[in-house]
Amino acid sequence: MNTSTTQLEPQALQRLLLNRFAMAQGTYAMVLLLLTLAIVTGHGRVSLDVLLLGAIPLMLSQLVFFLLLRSGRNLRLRDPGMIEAQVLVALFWQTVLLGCLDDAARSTLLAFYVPILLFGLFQLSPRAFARCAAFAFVGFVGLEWSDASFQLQFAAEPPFLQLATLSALLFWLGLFGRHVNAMRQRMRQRRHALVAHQNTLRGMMRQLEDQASTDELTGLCNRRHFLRLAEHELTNLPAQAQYGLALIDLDHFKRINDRYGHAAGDRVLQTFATLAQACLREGDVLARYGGEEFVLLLPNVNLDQISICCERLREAFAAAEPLGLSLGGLSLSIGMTRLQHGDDLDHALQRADQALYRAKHNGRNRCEASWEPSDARADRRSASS
Ligand SMILES: Nc1nc2c(ncn2[C@@H]2O[C@H](COP(=O)(O)OP(=O)(O)OP(=O)(O)O)[C@@H](O)[C@H]2O)c(=O)[nH]1
Repeated sequence: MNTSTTQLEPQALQRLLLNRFAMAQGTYAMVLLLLTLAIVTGHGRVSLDVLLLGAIPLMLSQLVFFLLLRSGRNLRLRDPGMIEAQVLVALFWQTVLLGCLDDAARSTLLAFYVPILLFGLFQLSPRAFARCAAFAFVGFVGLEWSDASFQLQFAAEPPFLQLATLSALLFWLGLFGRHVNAMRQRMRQRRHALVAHQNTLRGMMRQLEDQASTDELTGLCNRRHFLRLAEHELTNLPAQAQYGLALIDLDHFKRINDRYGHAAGDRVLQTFATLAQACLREGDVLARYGGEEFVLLLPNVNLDQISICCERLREAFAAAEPLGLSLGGLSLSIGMTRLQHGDDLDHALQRADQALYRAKHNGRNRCEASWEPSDARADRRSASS
């Protein structure tokens, strides 16, 4: 079966098959017209009435194909295009119709074996094509033989030239078909190689994107990615919606590094990232903002929920015991604010930073909030006094 057609969606495939069927009907119409012309010009061995009568079973055979295509029953077949069947039926009618002509017209219309076989050349397997070519040849020999047997054709010579021409045509078509098939095979291999290449590149791109947006140590998204994401969320924030924004800073982190070493500090950062993610909902975004500072975006929350969530993080970290380390007294400070429609991200981050500063100033291990711009202004005033 032809793989290029079977890869299509059923609807697209049916459209293609119906178009192809319409093309075949055009070819039938052309042959019938030429036949009429041959009969009218005195090359027929039957009258026009017989030809018209003979066209009825021909049309009925095409109706069967049409109904199969229209009803979609062809899709249940191994070859939904019914190409081999259509080619064999067309070859049969071509031979029958040639039987209605005298020698001269027959030689001319012999050429119509070519478009019929070409119809299958690009779609059929080499074996199926060889079957069709053999059917055409045997059919034509049978026609000539029955003519000779029933002495309908009073040719002085057996139709060597016609048979030789037909053999040459079929042989050439066979060779051409093999060539086309080999080319298609090569193109298919190249396409597969290209697709494989494309997939590798896509994978690498994804990896690069991940690397560019992820913090290597904690696996959280990094500052750049967070800011892009938060900016996007803020731009699309509906008028009534409210997001929570929090800056989280681990307390006295320098001491941990100094006392237990940088590797221990790293492990504490990783521990925080893991436990914080376990405390958050699916849509919440936690990112490493830099050093021992993290940033949190909480979609669709009220002020109480922001506070509760941040308290939960604070308590969870206070109870944490990073694997293999007995540090004791881990704590963090959090500055919270909210994001509303029309807010500016930089201003919101400044508010959260002011609140964080207050949390540090008031003794650490606590959550403080600057919900409104006025809170942040008050924070700045008290910081400078
Ligand atoms: N282990 C480790 N340490 C880091 C990393 N990034 C930054 N640090 C350290 O984090 C420490 C931050 O120290 P400070 O800014 O003084 O803050 P702090 O000691 O936590 O004090 P407060 O924030 O005021 O409580 C510095 O010693 C940095 O070297 C990291 O990736 N791994």
